[in-house]
Parts: sequence; structure tokens; C-alpha cells
Amino acid sequence: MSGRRGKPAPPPEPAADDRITTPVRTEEDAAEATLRPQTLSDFTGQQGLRENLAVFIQAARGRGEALDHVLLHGPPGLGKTTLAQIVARELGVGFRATSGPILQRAGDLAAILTNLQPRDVLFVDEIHRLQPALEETLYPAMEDFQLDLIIGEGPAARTVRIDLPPFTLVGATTRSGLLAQPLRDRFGIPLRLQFYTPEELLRIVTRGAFKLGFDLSEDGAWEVARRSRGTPRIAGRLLRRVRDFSMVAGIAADRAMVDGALNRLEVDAKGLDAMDRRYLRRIAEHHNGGPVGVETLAAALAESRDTIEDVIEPYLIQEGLVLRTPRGRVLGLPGWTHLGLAPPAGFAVQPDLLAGGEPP
Ligand SMILES: Nc1ncnc2c1ncn2[C@@H]1O[C@H](COP(=O)(O)OP(=O)(O)OP(=O)(O)O)[C@@H](O)[C@H]1O
Ligand SMILES: [Mg+2]
Repeated sequence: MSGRRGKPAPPPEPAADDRITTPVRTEEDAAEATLRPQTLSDFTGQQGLRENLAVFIQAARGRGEALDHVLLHGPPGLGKTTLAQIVARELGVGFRATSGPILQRAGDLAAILTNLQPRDVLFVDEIHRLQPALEETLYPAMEDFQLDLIIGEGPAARTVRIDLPPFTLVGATTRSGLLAQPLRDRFGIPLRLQFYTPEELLRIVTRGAFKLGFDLSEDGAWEVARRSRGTPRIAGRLLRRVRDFSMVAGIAADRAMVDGALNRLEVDAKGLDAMDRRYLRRIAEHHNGGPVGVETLAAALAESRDTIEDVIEPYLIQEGLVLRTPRGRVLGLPGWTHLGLAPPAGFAVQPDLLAGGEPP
């Protein structure tokens, strides 16, 4: 990636999804299945969420009923799919997976629903991308375990009501704000995933290294944990790359080695990559720290607004590097500091600028 391999030209700017630190799943992440925790007790972090879920699962099992519908929301790579699978396993029921964009016709959804076994988990990934017509099919299915199917067309069309086995819908979304309220209301157990602390990521990295049979020193593991953008998927990916560097160079993976490897991958001390820095720099240098609208930033960075909002911003906002205000994005003091730039004279975030800002 860097010029150190002797390539003269600088690499082209990476698109958001080519980044080593993109939290979005890439093909290379097929390897992550080996690191995926299989049980709730294996699942590190998200403590409050995990404890609540354990209670609800135990209660549903005790009653022999389907678990209430679960909505998992949070940025990519924090463990939504992993948790959905764990829920099914802990309930001791079958797991069927589909996703909002895959489901095109009401018939597709009907076929899946009518083939469920009692108490099964149906996982619908990216549920915010479900077609509105299918969403409406889901309402009675979720509420009363009934499906209204329209058979035939035109004047001959009639509605048939089909009883479904009781089931648990587990929906996952990076954008709960995009879910229609009636759909959101039908989830009895809404759960929000948070970014992981460095301590939690340290446990994940250490366990991952052990599973990979990779001898990583504790301070080396710390370095990976601190630079993983609060995201287990990124931690797993950095871990695999560090292992590659360590193997090929034949050097033990200690802190200095990990630091060198991550620098080569252009992952900085805070875990930010070229794309993150380009985003921050844009606000600093072209908009004097903001406020600047997300559409303007998206156009300038040649990224979609969704990518900016779902992938790039959540971590930067949580770290205070950037603030989301009603008038647009504003660089926070840690953002200026991170870029090694001085904020403009008289820099202070006006309280009225922040008032009414939506949560990330
Ligand atoms: N709590 C955790 N402990 C250990 N590893 C985890 C944890 N959460 C996630 N992972 C790892 O991170 C990877 C990504 O998690 P997962 O696919 O569940 O994320 P996701 O939230 O579904 O992402 P997306 O929004 O892109 O679908 C998993 O394969 C797993 O290896
Ligand atoms: Mg997922």
C-alpha cells in the first residue's frame, strides 16, 4: 500500500470499501467465520445487551415459546449477524437468513415464512432496505403469525389468510432511523450495539490470535485493539494482516512489529485510515472546520451519502473528532488535534449549533 515496496507512484485514493479499516464486510472477510463467537458467553463486550438477551432467551425457552422479535441496530462489523446466529443456537431452534434487498416479491417472503418450523429464527439483514409492500406483509406475520396472500389478479383476486408457526424475526440494520415506525414498533426487543472499548477488543484480539495459532505479544495485541476503530471485524482483519507480515518477515509480533505493520497499512495511531483523514481534512481545510452539509462532503469525497453516514462517520463522531449538528458537520477539537492543525482563532463549538443535533 505504501511507497516502501518501491513503487514510484502513490496509490490511488482508496474507495471506502477497499480500505483495510472499512467496517463493511469484504470478500476477504470469509476468513472471519473462524473467529466468530458461537455462544453468548463467547461473545465479548456489549455487556448490558448480552445480559438482557440471556434473560429473554432463558425465559422464552422456559415457556417453550418463540422469543419476541429482536431488532439489532448499530454500525457495520459490530456483531449483528453473529448475535442473530447465537440467538438461534441458544434457543435451540433453526436459523433462516435472508436480507431486505434480496427479498423482491411477496411470494419470496411467503415461501420463507410458511417453511419455518415453530420457534425458528428468521434473520432479515439490512431490514431497512425491505420493499414497503413486503414490510406490510410482515406486520400481521409478526403480530399475529398470519399471512395475507393475494391470489390471482384483477377482479378475480382474493385474499387468503394463512396461519404461520410462531417464529422470531431478528432484524439487523445500520440505519434504524430509516425503519418505518410501525415496523420498529413490532420488535419487542430492540437492541443497540455500541463500539467496543479497547479492553474488549484486546480480549477479542487475544482470543483471535489464539484461535489462529498466532504468537502475538500482549503489547502487540493492545496495539491492534487500539487501532481497530472500536470494531471487531476490523480487529480480525488487522490481526490477519499483522500475522502475514510477521510470518513473511519472520519477526516475532511484538508492539514495534505491529506498529510497523499497521503503519504500512496506513492505519494511524487512532485506527483512522486515509479515507477518514481525507474526510476530516476536507472539513478542516475547505470549510474552516464546518459546519458543512453531508451532501457536500459526499460529493467532494466521491462517496455516497450512505457510506459517509453509515461507515465513516459513526466512529469519528463517537470519538468526538467530528460533531453532527443541525447545520452540518463540525470538526471537534480532537479532530483538529488529530490532524496536527490549529483550530481557527476563537474556535468554540457554539451551543446553539449543537442544540437539536440528531444522535449518531
Ligand atoms: N463480540 C464479539 N466478539 C468477538 N468477535 C466478534 C464479536 N462481534 C463480532 N465479532 C467478529 O466480527 C465479525 C463481524 O461481525 P458481524 O458479521 O456479526 O457484524 P455485523 O454487525 O453483522 O456487520 P454488518 O453490518 O456488516 O452486517 C464476526 O465475524 C466476528 O468474527
Ligand atoms: Mg451482518
